[in-house]
Amino acid sequence: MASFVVECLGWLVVGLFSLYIFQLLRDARRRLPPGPWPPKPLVGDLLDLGEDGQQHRTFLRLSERYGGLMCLRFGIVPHVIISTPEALRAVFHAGEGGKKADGIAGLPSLDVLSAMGHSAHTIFALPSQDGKWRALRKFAAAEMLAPRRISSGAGAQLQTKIVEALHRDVSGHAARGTPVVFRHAVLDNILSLLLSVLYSTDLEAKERAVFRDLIEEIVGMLGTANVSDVFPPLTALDLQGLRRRMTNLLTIMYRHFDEQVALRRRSRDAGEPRKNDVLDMVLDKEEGEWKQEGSLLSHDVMRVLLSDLYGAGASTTAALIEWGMVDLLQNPDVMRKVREELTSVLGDKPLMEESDIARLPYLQAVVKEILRLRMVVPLVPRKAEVDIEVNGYRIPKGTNVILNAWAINRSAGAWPDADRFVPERFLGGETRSYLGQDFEMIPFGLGRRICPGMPLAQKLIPLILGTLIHRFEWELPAEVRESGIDMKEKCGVVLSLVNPLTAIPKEI
Ligand code: HEM
Repeated sequence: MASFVVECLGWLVVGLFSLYIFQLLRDARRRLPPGPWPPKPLVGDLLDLGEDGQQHRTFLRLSERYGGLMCLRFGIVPHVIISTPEALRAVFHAGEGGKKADGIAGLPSLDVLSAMGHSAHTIFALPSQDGKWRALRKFAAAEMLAPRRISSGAGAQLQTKIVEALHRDVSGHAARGTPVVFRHAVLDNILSLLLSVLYSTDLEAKERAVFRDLIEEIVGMLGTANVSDVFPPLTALDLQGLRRRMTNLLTIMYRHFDEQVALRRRSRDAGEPRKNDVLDMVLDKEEGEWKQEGSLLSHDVMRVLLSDLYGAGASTTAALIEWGMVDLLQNPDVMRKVREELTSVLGDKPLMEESDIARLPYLQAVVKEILRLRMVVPLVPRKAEVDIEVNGYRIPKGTNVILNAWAINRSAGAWPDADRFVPERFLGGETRSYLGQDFEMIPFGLGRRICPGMPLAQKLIPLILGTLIHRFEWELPAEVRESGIDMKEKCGVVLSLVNPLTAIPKEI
């Protein structure tokens, strides 16, 4: 028996060694961008990634040695990391004859997303040539999150509702003298907004807290390094149990969607008035024209899309507002200037509205600076969908690519005092924006996969910040005043503070 085990171990070592030699020979011929060489057997550069949750900083440090376009190996999987605006521009101009083209519009397949068959339908896994991905994007961008849906009629009322609800929440804390946990307050209100847009419904406060925890856990799991992704031969074993856990979480999420659909079908069958929300639109399409097109938006596809939108929309916006409040609390002069502008423009008006945003240039500059400095999706994952020749290197089709957007937005060559919070840089002549045309600032990404939630976020961020500042003064809890805000950050899919920011409001 013992000799059998020894023989098996021997074959395993020989197998792994052959794999390593094969990898070395293959990679040496591929002209991949520079990086540590030779890679360590099996682990590649995994051991050099340093402290967990700090990958964005580690990648920046490594890029100072290997360049804005470098190749790291996580386990046996090569990843090309883009860390500077120049490298990003070069990759986006690597089309035939230097033409602009997004050759990295794919997404790597993460094993956790395969739970419950999610990856077969999710916008976060489908390749950009896939008809289903195009249909989902079109539906999300042109129907669900289109400016006409979120800025006029019912959409405008919803924004008023979120401002009122947030104001009510914070007023309650002000009356009780209790601290607001910004991340939770914003997440809860955005969830309410999304639930209203999608199903014309809301959750009880207790249920909402459960939902919020669910989303935070899902987003956390998406950012957890998974052995299955870096050693694909081990995928079936699900060694960390992440796929199993994700299955449980998605089951709860899907059940919620199924209940909403069942309720709505009953009310439609009973001839009750239409609500004309996203769910009515989905059911119309399911029953009508889309079914004839091969039922692209089937029940299964829609529940994946709606779950994706909660996660993508709520956690990012909540993290961004939390970072924004950190910057404003640490820069009392900027906070004062924003409040003065709000007071002079809004006068006695109790609450801010979307139409006020255009009359608040300083608030707009503050929002741009928060978006630049606080890249809440720090490492944007992509995959090469074609072979790309760039700067004398090659990114072969199928290679995983990571845009270190956190580092790109803070590039010293593009922004003076790049690590400092200076909203004034966006007043005056600065024309670069976050809309995806400028390679120096990509808070919502760029190219074919640019964030479809950008039009909604563009309105929500100034509205929420304006509401928090116009009617309230903020004081840090005594213990935080002494020690300063704990700036420890954790880099997952979303970059957030390890310890949530809290502050005590005083109604003005
Ligand atoms: C502060 C707010 C937000 C930020 C900073 C943000 C940022 C991003 C970024 C960087 C990407 C990757 C883009 C790329 O690959 O080029 C993305 C993708 C995405 N975002 Fe957002 N986002 C925000 C809010 C939202 C909202 C409100 C929604 C929807 C309700 C949303 C839905 C999505 C979806 C569905 C994708 C995937 C698109 C695809 O792969 O085709 N996001 N977002």
